[in-house]
Amino acid sequence: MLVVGLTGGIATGKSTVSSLLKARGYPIIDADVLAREAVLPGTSAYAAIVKTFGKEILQSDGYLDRKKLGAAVFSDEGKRKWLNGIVHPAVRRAMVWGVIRAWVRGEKVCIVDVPLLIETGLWKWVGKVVVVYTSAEIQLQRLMKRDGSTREEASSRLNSQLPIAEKLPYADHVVENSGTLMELEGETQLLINRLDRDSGGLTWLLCWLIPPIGIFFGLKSLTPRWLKKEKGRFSGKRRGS
Ligand SMILES: CC(C)(COP(=O)(O)OP(=O)(O)OC[C@H]1O[C@@H](n2cnc3c(N)ncnc32)[C@H](O)[C@@H]1O)[C@@H](O)C(=O)NCCC(=O)NCCS
Ligand SMILES: Nc1ncnc2c1ncn2[C@@H]1O[C@H](COP(=O)(O)OP(=O)(O)OP(=O)(O)O)[C@@H](O)[C@H]1O
Repeated sequence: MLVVGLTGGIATGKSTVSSLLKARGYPIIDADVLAREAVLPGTSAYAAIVKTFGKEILQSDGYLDRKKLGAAVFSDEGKRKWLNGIVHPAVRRAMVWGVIRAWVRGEKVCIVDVPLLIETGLWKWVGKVVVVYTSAEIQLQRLMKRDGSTREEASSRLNSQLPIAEKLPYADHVVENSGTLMELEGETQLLINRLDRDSGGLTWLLCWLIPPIGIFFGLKSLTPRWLKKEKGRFSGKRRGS
């Protein structure tokens, strides 16, 4: 099974692309959804967050006030890193189980939609990296429009990620999304054609039926990534800001 890491920057269009892929039958594992499940009431992450931020971080129904938590962590790198340390291990575990389930079902391709694929180093663990790209200015405009946020709020979220242009060197495939939604559909079709080619004829069936062959091909495709040097360290701040 080919595991494809779908990434990009905030509001570059990952969810739009993953919805188009889902409509074409591809299984999608969405890290944002897993991150929301990881902090539901009753989880250890929820308890840790309430302990650190106090009950003021809760809505009246007991769920986390995500807007408040977002405002706190996207304006403070230390708090954001702390939250990442609490939530990311749970997301990674859930993602691994999701991939295993897709493999057991005999899927040929499994898409993992992870906004922070490059920043967290998870790009080294997927067969192909797909970056959904748009210019930083369009990204900011779409983010402000979607979330109804000010330029300052949108910039603080954007600045907590590696600049989108710096994600491009990691990409095996780029989905350009600076045009219309119709053009994005065309780009997604091109991606599907490439993924069909990448997932390699009947090899996947052999890999599925005979797991040692699957492990061999898995290691063969991942080893070059493990040996690859990081393309510049991410400091958590947009360069030049
Ligand atoms: C801070 C929180 C509560 C804000 O929630 P909110 O509903 O407003 O945003 P949502 O979760 O839908 O995320 C929207 C987008 O923000 C960006 N984003 C989210 N968390 C982070 C982060 N820690 N660092 C950088 N960008 C982030 C991603 O592009 C994501 O797609 C939430 O984002 C969170 O718990 N973040 C930590 C977990 C995380 O890193 N999630 C990203 C996927 S693993
Ligand atoms: N080509 C496009 N033209 C106009 N609007 C678009 C286009 N592509 C996406 N959008 C809009 O831009 C916003 C961001 O897109 P989307 O939610 O898919 O991004 P995302 O990368 O998944 O964001 P996040 O990182 O927050 O999950 C949405 O409101 C979406 O409808």
